[in-house]
Amino acid sequence: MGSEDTLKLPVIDFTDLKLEAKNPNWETVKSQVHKALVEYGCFEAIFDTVPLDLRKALFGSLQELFDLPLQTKILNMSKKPYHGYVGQYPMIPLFESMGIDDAVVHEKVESMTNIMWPNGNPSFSKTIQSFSGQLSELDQIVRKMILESMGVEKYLEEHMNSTNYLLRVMKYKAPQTTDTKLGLSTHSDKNIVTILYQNGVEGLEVLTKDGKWISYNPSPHTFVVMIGDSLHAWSNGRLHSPFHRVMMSGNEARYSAGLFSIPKGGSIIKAPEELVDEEHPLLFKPFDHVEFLKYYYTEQGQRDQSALHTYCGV
Ligand SMILES: O=C(O)CCC(=O)C(=O)O
Ligand SMILES: [Fe+2]
Repeated sequence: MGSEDTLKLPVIDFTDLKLEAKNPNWETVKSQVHKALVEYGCFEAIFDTVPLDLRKALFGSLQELFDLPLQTKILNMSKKPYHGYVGQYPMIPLFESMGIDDAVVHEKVESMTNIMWPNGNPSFSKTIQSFSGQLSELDQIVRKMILESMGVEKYLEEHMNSTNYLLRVMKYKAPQTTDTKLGLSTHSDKNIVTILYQNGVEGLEVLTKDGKWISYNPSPHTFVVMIGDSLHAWSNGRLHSPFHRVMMSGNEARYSAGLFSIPKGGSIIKAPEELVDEEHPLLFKPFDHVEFLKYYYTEQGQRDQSALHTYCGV
């Protein structure tokens, strides 16, 4: 399973697409999205609604955040596993990450900011909240297209209302070597949809269904959109949730941010009946996302090839 430089993720252009306004390109883009997610579970999105100066400001804010002393950063805590500060792991020593729950909600971002900077940091909270808010439109466009293309748009409101947004921000230290070092181990995301954005340092790799690694070549103009295990289960296996990892080399730190749409605590992931029939038998028993996450972070869950299959596979 070597890296294949010639392989590329599909690129899909969302320019001028809005959630509410009709656009003649909607149907074309929708079929591109569906095809990419069935085949790769992932694509690159050109989405210029998020202005370039806000994208640049994001990396300034991330640097400021990760430059804080460790004793401050570990104050970023959450009741949910993997929502707060993560770092200093011997297996992935380059990696550090923090989370902002409900990153589109002003008070939530403010309260996280005030824990990091007790005297406040208005430009940090403004950047985080605007970035998350503007990017959440892409999440909603993609999810609307997904439900429409599977013919289950009648569940759209329920589906949207059952999730909230976590912004996770990541720093990968430069390994200062020419050979490649593991930044983040191979995994599939456990949520609904993830949208990643990163500075110019490459490292993200996505595994194809036939076992080839695709290296994502970062661009300030594109976001990476990826399906998580919960949407894989909800779509009764129609949409792929790809394994991916981060490999680091060179002398520059990599900063990235992921907007994760996540099922709310207590909400049950269950494939709609329209997606289950003789040809497509139910693949996963209905499950509570938070309980699944708790299982995933047990020793056994971490060892599983697919925690989703072990936890609730039929
Ligand atoms: O940093 C990245 O590009 C990927 C991060 C990631 O896969 C994750 O946080 O789940
Ligand atoms: Fe991931």
